[in-house]
Amino acid sequence: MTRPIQTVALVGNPNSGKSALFNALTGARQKIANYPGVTVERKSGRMLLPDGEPVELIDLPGSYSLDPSSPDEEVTRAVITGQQDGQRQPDALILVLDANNLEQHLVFAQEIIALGMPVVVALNMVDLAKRDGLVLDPGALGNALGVPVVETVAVRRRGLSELGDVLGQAADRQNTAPIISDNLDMSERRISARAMARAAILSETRQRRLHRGLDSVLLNPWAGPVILLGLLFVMFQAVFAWATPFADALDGAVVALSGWVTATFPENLLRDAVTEGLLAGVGSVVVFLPQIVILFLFILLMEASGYMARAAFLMDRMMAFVGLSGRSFIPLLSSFACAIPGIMATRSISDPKDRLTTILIAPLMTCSARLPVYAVIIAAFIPARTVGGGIGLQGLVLFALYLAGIIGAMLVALVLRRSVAKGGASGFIMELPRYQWPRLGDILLGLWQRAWIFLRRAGTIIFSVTVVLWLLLSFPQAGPGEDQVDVSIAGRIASGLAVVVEPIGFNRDMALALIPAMAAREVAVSSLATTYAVASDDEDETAEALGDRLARDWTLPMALSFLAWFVFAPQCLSTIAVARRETNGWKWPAFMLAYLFALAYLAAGATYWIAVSAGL
Ligand SMILES: Nc1nc2c(ncn2[C@@H]2O[C@H](COP(=O)(O)OP(=O)(O)OP(=O)(O)O)[C@@H](O)[C@H]2O)c(=O)[nH]1
Ligand SMILES: [Mg+2]
Repeated sequence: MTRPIQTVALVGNPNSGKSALFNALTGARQKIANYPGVTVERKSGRMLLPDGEPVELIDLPGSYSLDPSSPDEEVTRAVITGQQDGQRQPDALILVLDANNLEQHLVFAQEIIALGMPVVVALNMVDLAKRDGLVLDPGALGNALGVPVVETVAVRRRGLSELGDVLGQAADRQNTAPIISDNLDMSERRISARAMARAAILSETRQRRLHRGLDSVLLNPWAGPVILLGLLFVMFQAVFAWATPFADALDGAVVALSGWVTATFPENLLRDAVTEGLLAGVGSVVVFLPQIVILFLFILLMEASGYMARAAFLMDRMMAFVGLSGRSFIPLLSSFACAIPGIMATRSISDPKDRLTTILIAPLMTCSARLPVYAVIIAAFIPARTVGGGIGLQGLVLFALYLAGIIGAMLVALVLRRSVAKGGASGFIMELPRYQWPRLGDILLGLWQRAWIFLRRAGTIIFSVTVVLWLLLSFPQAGPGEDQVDVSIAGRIASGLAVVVEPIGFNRDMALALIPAMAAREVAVSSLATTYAVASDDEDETAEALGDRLARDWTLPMALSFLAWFVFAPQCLSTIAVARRETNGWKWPAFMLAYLFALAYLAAGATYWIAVSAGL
């Protein structure tokens, strides 16, 4: 017994063109846009079959599977299975597939066809496929799926009458069993989707093949993460290997300038302010410009080429493991430049607990302001030699420091998601952008912007904090036989603080660097440089490069402990202020400060004592 078709629903992955087809078939004006998730509720309209019979057509939100992970997917499932209150189950389905993403869309398609309802496939966007040199065989696809396949171009109203024809005949197939089995699991469906897509694709251009091949390697669950890790590894090697000649040259220039100022101008307070505050202090930070530029060169290249979105895709699983969604990836990634834009970017996370967790761990991502601190200590204490066949030891240590921050963040997230921000992971699927060659102009512009941000910070906040510190270090002036730093205001404050940080291996000079570093991370470097310049007895020592001075005065365990501190210690005050604004109160920023200080203290202490007992 066949009954006439009265209700038909449009189903398919997001962004496949369902609403565009709905509009074309019914004359409605549903919103369509080129991103997934435009339609979020059921909409119905009237269309006419070729024999003049009217049917009700339902436009549904896009879905990736019948196992819904969001409220809009829930709607789709309820309508298709006839569980929606007061609504009939549709008699037939129009399954809309994007011809350009066949393999991806065939996964959900199999689930729909296996339901056993009459299905007609609209192979949509064939215009774009043709433009990109993709030749498809709708007949082969129809055979593989066991349902009729019609090529359509929804936005040009092409293929609509053929679609109407096969829909009119769909009633005859109401009782035929589907040829697709309904007891496949997700990965089995993926495998057969790939086989079906291969069989339906007659030819494609070299470029499309190349891009697909790239994805199958870069997104491979085993090879993908290894390649990502390798890429990051190369990046940190380059930060040292490529930057060293430039950094040395800048360093030499600052030392020469300082020598010239000392030789040219009479000894007075202003000259000291210039040599000890401006040149030794701010200069010690500016020399890290090459490192910053190289770091961002890599980041910009990964973003522009389309790789960064794939990295997010790879990270999704790891994020899910600690109870975060892949949506946190972009905010966390932005935090590598600076936690402030990172915390602001969490606004795109809908789940409040998810968002809170992301805000709380954002400061553990190594912001670019910490790079000068890491770099100065590494350059002074880690020999510039290679280990294990050509791997630069300095780059390796830098890589480890970044990794320590990431692992720390994941562990903290794991704890938070089980305690104060309880909740489960939510699903995340994102459309991957196409690969492309980065444009040189864009990259240069991006580098210039990052360099300018860095230099502006050096000229404003780092400069002012260093000058204030220099004043506090220079007054009151020491009498004969007294040490200038000992008698200075800053020195006295630092001596008080040193009692607290002595157990983790810090000396007074290191303690002194911690307070101004709360204004901006880089100030840790400039304040050390200024402290040593003020403390030095003669002019040669004032102009001495900071690294040489550190290597002379600190032990290796002290240096490692200092590094560990900066991996975990709370970031600058502006970060705390932004966290307050975004969480509407002091409660969470206070929590953030407390847990980060505790973590930093423990990590630095553990590092120090392990290093000491290992005899380093
Ligand atoms: N070139 C071309 N573009 C199309 C075609 N069909 C749809 N589009 C475009 O594809 C985009 C997505 O179309 P929608 O109709 O919003 O897709 P949807 O399946 O309803 O998406 P969701 O509501 O998010 O599930 C829009 O920008 C359309 O203009 C087509 O056949 N050819
Ligand atoms: Mg839609």
